[in-house]
This record gives sequence, C-alpha cells and structure tokens, in this order.
Amino acid sequence: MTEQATEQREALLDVAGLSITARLADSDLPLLEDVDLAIGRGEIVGVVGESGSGKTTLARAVVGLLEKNVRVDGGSIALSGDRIVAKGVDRTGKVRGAAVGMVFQDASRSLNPLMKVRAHLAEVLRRHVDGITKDEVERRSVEVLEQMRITDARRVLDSYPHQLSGGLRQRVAIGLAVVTRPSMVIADECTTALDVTTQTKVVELFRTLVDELGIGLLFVTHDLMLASDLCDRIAVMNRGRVVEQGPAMEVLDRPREDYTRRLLAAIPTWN
Ligand SMILES: Nc1ncnc2c1ncn2[C@@H]1O[C@H](COP(=O)(O)OP(=O)(O)OP(=O)(O)O)[C@@H](O)[C@H]1O
Repeated sequence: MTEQATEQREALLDVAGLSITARLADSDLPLLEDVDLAIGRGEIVGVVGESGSGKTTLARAVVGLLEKNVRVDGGSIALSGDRIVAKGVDRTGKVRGAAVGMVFQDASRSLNPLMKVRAHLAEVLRRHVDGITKDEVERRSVEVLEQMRITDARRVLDSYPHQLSGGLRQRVAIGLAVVTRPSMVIADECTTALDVTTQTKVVELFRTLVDELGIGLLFVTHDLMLASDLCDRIAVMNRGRVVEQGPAMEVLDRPREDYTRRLLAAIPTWN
C-alpha cells in the first residue's frame, strides 16, 4: 500500500465505543453509550441531535473538558493514532489548545474583555510554541487573521473584543483555535449566537480553512440545515448514542432511522 493510501485510511480522530457516565448524588446517569465516530484529514463531520442528546459531552470529552462528576467508563479516543482518552486515561492536556483547537458558542465569553486581540493571540502562541520570538508572534498573529479573511488585521489586533462585531469576534475566536496549527478543531454550536448572514460567512470560512489547512473539523450543531450545508458526514445523536451516521446527503435525503426522520420533519423548509 502507498504511504498516501495508509494516511487516508488512518483517522485523524477515532472515537471507539466511548461510554461516559455522570455520577449523581444517588445514581449514575449514562451520558454517552458506545459512541463510534471517525474524522479524517480535510473532513468535516457534523454531530447533530436534539438538546440533551450528548453532543457537547462528546465534544468536551475529546479535549478533556468534562465536568468533575463525569467519567469515561469504556472505549477510547485516539488522535493521529495516539490514545488520549480511555477509562482511567486522560492525555488530553497535551493536545488541548495545541493539536486540537476549540471554538465554543459565544466568542464574547471566550475572549477576555480586558485584553486586546493581539494579547490573546500572543498568549496562546507563547503557551504552545517554545521560544517563539516577539517578531514571530506578530507575524503569525497577522497571518492567522488574514487566514480568517480579516482585511484590516492590524486594526483588529489593536482592538478590544467589544470594539468588534459579533462576526469578527467569532473569526478572532476561530483564529485563536487555529493559530497553533492544530490537526483538528472542535466547534460546539459556534454559530448559534450569530445572525443568519454572519452564520453563512463563518460556515464558508470553516470550509475554506479545512480545505486549505487539511484539518479535521468536528462541528456540533442542533441545526440540520447548517450541517447539510457544511458537513461531509453527519452523525445523528439521540440519548447519548449515535443512531445513524454517513455522508451528509445520504443521511439527510435517505435517513434510515425514525429519529432522523422526525428531526428532519421538524424543519419547516425541508423537502
Ligand atoms: N456533569 C453532568 N452531570 C449530570 N448530567 C449532565 C452533566 N453533563 C451533562 N449532563 C446531561 O447529559 C445530557 C447530555 O448533555 P449535553 O450537553 O452533552 O447535550 P447536548 O446535545 O450538547 O445538548 P445542548 O444542545 O442542549 O447543548 C443532558 O441531559 C445533560 O443534562
């Protein structure tokens, strides 16, 4: 087999049989049960499902941001073949914010209102790139904002978050996630707080970034229309299980599961 073929076969992110439980005062509550999900380089996988289906739990498990009462009971998560999560194993600290970038719902909450954009980027770069020089920090900060299709990068670098529009703030948040040149990005409902036009622009930006940088993107959303626009593959979650997954158009045009059909039926403009 050629080297290229081997590379294509190996998933960048490989979630296998993942089960996660929350410990409550008097009982255990299963949050994820036997979840399988693989993401390749240059691939966007949408995780969809109703509120409470376990999407965020899955996204947070990849970066080790589960709450204290939550533990992995079985299965594993591997990144580029390295097992980072399993029962009693948590090696997410070395990849979080470095090999795996994260973008969450509300950019205004993930950005510090007292810090200019330049300081945000500098902090991330210094934390993750050993011995990086001041000039290199500046060069990479401008470069990443330009990658985010921000034309006046230097003005944005000198701005505080509140001086930017919601769309620009979310572009900055995405820039912060990719400035360390990760192989994988986890985005959790990161367009939900944006108006529809801005949402479309952010989705287009993600597609371009994934194609240009060859990263894998795990895109959590409750919005099936958005997922169908952006994602190569879709995994449908219900009550902590992946009930159906496959190429986006196949899942949405020819759903095999009743649950998926019900989700689609709830969208007024579908069909
Ligand atoms: N630490 C926890 N302790 C107890 N229950 C939890 C905990 N974290 C999540 N849950 C429960 O697990 C279920 C799945 O939550 P999760 O946030 O993963 O769902 P979701 O699909 O992302 O929903 P949403 O779209 O509303 O964010 C929910 O019922 C939630 O209340």
